[in-house]
Amino acid sequence: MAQLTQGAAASFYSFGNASSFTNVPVPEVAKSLYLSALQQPYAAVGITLVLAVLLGSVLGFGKKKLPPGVKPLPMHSGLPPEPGIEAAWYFGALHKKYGPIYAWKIMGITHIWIETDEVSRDLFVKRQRKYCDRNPLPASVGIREGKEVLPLMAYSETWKRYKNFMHFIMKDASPKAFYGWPAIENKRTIRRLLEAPERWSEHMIVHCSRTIGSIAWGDPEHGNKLLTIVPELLKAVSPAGPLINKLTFLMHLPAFISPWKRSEARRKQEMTEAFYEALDDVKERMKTGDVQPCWSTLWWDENAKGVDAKKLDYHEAAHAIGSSSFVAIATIGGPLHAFFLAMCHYPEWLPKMQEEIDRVCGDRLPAAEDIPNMPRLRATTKEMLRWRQSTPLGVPHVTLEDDIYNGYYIPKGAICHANNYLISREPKQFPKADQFIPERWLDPAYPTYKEPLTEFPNLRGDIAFGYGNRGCPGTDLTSLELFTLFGALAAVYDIKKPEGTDHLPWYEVHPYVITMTLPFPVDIKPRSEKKRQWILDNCQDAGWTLKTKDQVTSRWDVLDKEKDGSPFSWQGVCVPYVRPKVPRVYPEGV
Ligand code: HEM
Repeated sequence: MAQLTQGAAASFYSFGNASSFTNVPVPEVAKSLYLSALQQPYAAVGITLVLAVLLGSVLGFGKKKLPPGVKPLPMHSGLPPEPGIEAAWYFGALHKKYGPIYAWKIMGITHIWIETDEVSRDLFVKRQRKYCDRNPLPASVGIREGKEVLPLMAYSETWKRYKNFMHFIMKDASPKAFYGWPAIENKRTIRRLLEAPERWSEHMIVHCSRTIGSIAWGDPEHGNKLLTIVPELLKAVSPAGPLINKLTFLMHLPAFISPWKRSEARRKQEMTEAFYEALDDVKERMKTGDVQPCWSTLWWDENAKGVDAKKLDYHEAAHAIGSSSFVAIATIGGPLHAFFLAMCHYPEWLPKMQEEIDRVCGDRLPAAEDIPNMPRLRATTKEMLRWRQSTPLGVPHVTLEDDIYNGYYIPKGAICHANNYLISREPKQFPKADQFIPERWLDPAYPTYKEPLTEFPNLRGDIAFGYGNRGCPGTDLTSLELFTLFGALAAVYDIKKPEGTDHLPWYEVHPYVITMTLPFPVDIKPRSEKKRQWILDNCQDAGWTLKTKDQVTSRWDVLDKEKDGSPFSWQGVCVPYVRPKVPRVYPEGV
């Protein structure tokens, strides 16, 4: 995720017993696929080889003898749990039995689970050169070796050049408040909320896509391309996605009988066309002088300073910009959705934010220059990322060579997961970790308090963004986008649980690897008649993105009503929360 980067977290299911997943009659599916595939000679040879390798690894052929004094990690054996946040809870609970680091070997692949920030830093930061590869993804076969998706790329010279380019364009944009685009989109978003408050979840997603579309290509309409591409990719890299993510041996089927390979090829083609079109459009607008500042101009501009920009060819630049942009929707969408949940559960916090906003900003919306003067607003963003992580399982780091840590053997090729959910709840660091308490960053009574409050809290080095050389380059953008949009929302709206509601969701997120609170009914009203008028006077252009059927002119236009006429759910990613008939029981500490 980002964390489509997180997508890689999917991989820990990859070698599991699929029967542990609901609605999947695995043995029958597997048997019939195997039998029909056997009628194809190449497939028969391929599948037989794969099964032989799997059998060998299950029976333990090729086990390595450890050097003297080196011991194997505590080893868990068991089937994969449900995907999504449940997996973070399941693997998290096992640390009580095994300690801060343990292994789980399934079908020949070693997964390593890490419980603490300290161990994560020891491995992913201090030994980052050994721990910086990514793993293959069954439904997105080839994505690791490809040149298209930066967050999921193998460690390579190409990855290094892409990452340098990413740092270069971020460094240009960050001091310029991302060319002013978040501020423009904040106004449009609060106007849309005034007109259709019940569609708040859609407004948050659309906000993220328009903002990053503008930053990347100087036009919010390009965000539509990302809205179209992301859901399919997010599902493809999630265990809860296509069947092949559970029956991973199917990734060895040849393309002509693999529906997944065909659909991956189509998805890749569509993504490439989107990124080429957007980059070409910037070039055309540059010719006529009709272009706003954005990342793409940095690459096209012959005179732009920063040699790194020129190290990428056209295909590479299109994908470095595109694939770094699409992660900004689901990841930032996570804390934006959690904001509405927190305001309903903790109604005492909003007036405190509003007091600070009124005092510092008066009648205008919070802006980048207010950051040092608004610790409560910064604490809100910091705590939101901790309370409901966008990527609860982080993004796996794969080892490039064998290693020994505290006397334990860690093999080359192990898929290492820092459990971000758990790390964000380390009891000594975060008392009452299950609660949303922004004061923990502002009150010296809490261990997380740090001075000066003009600087702390901030998101630099926050564990939400991962570790080491694979760490997220999107921290500054996330920080500015959340600070200013949370600020804009609190400046003009009262946001609370609807009158008469006796139930709210607590930890309900969709099952994909970048998680997001499911939308639920929220009462959103202007704080006063004066505020309502202020929105009408100052936020006139709502910039609606979704189109009705007769407005559609491009293949990227996103329909206001999805195919079956139902409201926007972002292709099933933002499906509304439904109250369960039997109250849900959460594990301890959730
Ligand atoms: C709430 C917001 C975000 C969160 C929680 C987040 C989290 C993460 C995490 C956990 C990783 C993996 C780090 C690791 O492997 O240790 C990552 C990688 C990445 N993120 Fe973010 N991210 C966010 C926003 C963004 C934004 C706004 C962008 C760009 C516009 C971005 C671009 C990337 C890229 C390109 C990578 C891949 C880095 C690599 O593989 O070397 N992220 N992010």
